[in-house]
Amino acid sequence: MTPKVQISGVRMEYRRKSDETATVALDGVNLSIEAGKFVALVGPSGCGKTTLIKIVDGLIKPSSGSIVIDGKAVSGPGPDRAMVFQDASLLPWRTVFDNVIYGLECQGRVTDASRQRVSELLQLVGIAKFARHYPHELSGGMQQRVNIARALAVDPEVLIMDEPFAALDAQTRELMQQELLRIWSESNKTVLFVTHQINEAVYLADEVVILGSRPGRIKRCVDIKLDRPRPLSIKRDLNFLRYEDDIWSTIEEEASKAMLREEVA
Ligand SMILES: Nc1ncnc2c1ncn2[C@@H]1O[C@H](COP(=O)(O)OP(=O)(O)OP(=O)(O)O)[C@@H](O)[C@H]1O
Repeated sequence: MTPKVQISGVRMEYRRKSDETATVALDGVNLSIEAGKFVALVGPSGCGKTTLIKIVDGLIKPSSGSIVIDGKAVSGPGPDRAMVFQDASLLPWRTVFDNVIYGLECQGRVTDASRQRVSELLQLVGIAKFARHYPHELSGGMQQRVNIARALAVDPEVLIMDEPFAALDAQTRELMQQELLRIWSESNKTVLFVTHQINEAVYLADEVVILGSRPGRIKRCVDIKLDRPRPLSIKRDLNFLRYEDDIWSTIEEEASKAMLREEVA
């Protein structure tokens, strides 16, 4: 089967003009993601997670290698992808509805049908009652729901999420994880999700991809064979905890290697 997303030989070198030094953030990254899969990306701080998803989104170009989506090479951002960042970054002067429809406005795609679709999305993310509210009238969790609806409104094939729940309190974060799985199962998108929390990665994903320390390379891919739908109580199951421990030991090893390198340097 042709993968939805094919990442091949990606290398990313950040060059500083001031002193001519370079940081190799990623090197030799290869990954195939099947359509409809939920893939979580984890790894020690600075291993290149954000760099990799920005490359997939087309926000930055890799120094070498390629991203192919549905057989087409990525050369910049496109309507087949949408990104959700940690901060909701909603437009404060627009209502919830107007924030969600904004991407479609930018693409000149506002029609009666798309307005209807935005209303349905607000239902899907559980925020329909607040359609006429402004962002400052919403809690952090509600703002992030709007942000997810905004990303889904352009009907992307691939949803890319960079620590979308990191700024939320623990309880809201767990509820949002559960909501995201519900939305994902109803919308059938391919998801690439960056997180620092192993627990979050195991709970959400079909596959957890562990990036090793700088330069970031894929260290391991772990298939999460837990039944769906997944209630939050699954986080206390022995199998869940085994996945968490296993992934943590790989990340710990990678993080220690990175610290040693920094001490020697
Ligand atoms: N614009 C940039 N210019 C120069 N170096 C950069 C730039 N962006 C990232 N880097 C470097 O590339 C490496 C990878 O950064 P990146 O933000 O992708 O890692 P990360 O795994 O997402 O980190 P974290 O988990 O801490 O968010 C780091 O060493 C970082 O300092």
